[in-house]
Amino acid sequence: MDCWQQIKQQLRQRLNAHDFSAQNSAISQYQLEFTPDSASDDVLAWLKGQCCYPQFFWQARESATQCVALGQVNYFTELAAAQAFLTAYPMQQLQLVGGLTFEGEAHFYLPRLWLEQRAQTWRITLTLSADDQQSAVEAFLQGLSPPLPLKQVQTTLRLETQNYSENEWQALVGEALAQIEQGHFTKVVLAQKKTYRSDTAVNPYDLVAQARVQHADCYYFLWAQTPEQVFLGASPERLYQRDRQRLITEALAGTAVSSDDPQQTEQQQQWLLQDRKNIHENRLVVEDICAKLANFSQHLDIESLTSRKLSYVQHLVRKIAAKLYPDADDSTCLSAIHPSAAVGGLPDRAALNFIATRQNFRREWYAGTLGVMSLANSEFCVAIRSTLLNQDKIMIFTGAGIVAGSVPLLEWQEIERKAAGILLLFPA
Ligand SMILES: C=C(O[C@@H]1C=C(C(=O)O)C=C[C@H]1O)C(=O)O
Ligand SMILES: [Mg+2]
Repeated sequence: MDCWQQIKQQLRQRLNAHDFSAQNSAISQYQLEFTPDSASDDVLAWLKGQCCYPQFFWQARESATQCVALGQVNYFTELAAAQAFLTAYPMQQLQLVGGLTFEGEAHFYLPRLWLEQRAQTWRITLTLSADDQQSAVEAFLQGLSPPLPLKQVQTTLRLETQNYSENEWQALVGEALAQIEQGHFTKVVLAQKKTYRSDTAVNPYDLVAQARVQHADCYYFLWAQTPEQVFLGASPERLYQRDRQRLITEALAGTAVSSDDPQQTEQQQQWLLQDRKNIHENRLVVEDICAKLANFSQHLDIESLTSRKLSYVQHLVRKIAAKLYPDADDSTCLSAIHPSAAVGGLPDRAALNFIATRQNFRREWYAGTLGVMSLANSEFCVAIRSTLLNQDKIMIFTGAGIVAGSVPLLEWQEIERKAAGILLLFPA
C-alpha cells in the first residue's frame, strides 16, 4: 500500500472512532505527521491531484513552510463572523484561510484538510464539526487522490483583449492627474487587465511551481473556490504579519526596472532611491498605513527607505512595525489596512471612488488580500502580480500608483514591465 493509501486509511480510522453524537466540543481536529515516500513530493503536486474545492495553496514570503487547505467545514462571507468564530474557540487555535477581494468582499474557510510541509515533514490536520454528517466526510476522504507530478509550463499565449490601449491608459492617467491637481486625492492606483488565450491548457499548479522558481522572495498563492476560476500569483507585497500584538507591515511602492544586467539594475536602484516622484509615491503609502494603524496601536516604528529587487522590477520599501492594543484583532487590522494606498490611494475614500467609477473592470481578487488567520497569529499578502485562469482564458492584472509628477507614458511602461514579469510564467 502506498503512503497516500495509508494516510487515507489512518484518517478514515480517526473518522470511524469519532463520536458524532457527542456535542461537548463542536470542533474536533485529528493530526497526522508523516514523511512521503518520495523526497521530491510536494504539497503543490498533491493539490494538483485533488478534485475537491475550495482549494488554497500558500507559502508566505520568508517562510519555508508550504501549506494547502482543501475542502470546507465552515465558510464565512463576513469578516466579523469569521473573527467571532475564531474567538469562540480560543483553546483550539483554529486557522481560517481566505481574504478580502479588492472591493472588500470577505471569503474565509475553515478547511476540512490542512497540510503543512516543512522540509520532509508533512503534517495533516483533519477538522470535523458537530454539524458534519459522517457519510459526507467519508465521501470527502474517499475522494482524496495521490499527487500528480508538476510539469514545466509550455504554451503560446495570444493577447485577446486589454482593458486599456496605450492611449486610453494615458488618458485615464491624465484624468487622475487632473483630480490630484484639483486636490481630490493625492494618489490613486490605476490598473490594467489583459486577457490571453493559450494554445494548450495551462495547469494552474504548474504555473505556481514555475512562479516559485522564477520569482524569488515572494508570497505564492493559489485560490480556487471552484474549478472554473483559479486565481494565483507571486506577490512581493505583505499586507501584514501579526504575532499576537506585534504587527509588521510595509509600504511597497515606487518602481524601477530590474533585469539580468547587474549594471543597469544597480543604476536603476540608485535612481529609484533618489527619485522625487517615486519617493513621494512611497511616502503616501507610509502615511496611509501609519494613519490607519495609529487608531489601534500603542506605538509604531518606521524603518528607513530601502529598495527591494525582484526579477523584472524593483521597488521602494519601508518596513513598519506596530504594537497593537490587546483588543485589535484581525478583523480590526484587515478592515482598516486593506486596501492600502499601495493598491488603492490616498485619501482612500476619494481614490476608491475614482477607481469604482472610472476603472473599466472590477478587480475582485486582484489587489485583494489572501492569507491565513488564527487568534494568535496571521499573515496576509497583497494579491498583486496575479493571474486568473478561467478555462482557456488567462487574465493578468497590473497596476501603477499615480501621484503628482507621474508621466502617463512612464506609467504605461511601468505596467507593461510588470506584465512582462508575469508573462515569464508562460514560456513558449
Ligand atoms: C498595483 C501593483 O503594484 C503596486 C504599485 C507599485 C507602483 O506603482 O510603483 C509598486 C508596488 C505595488 O504597490 C501591481 O503590481 O499590480
Ligand atoms: Mg509606480
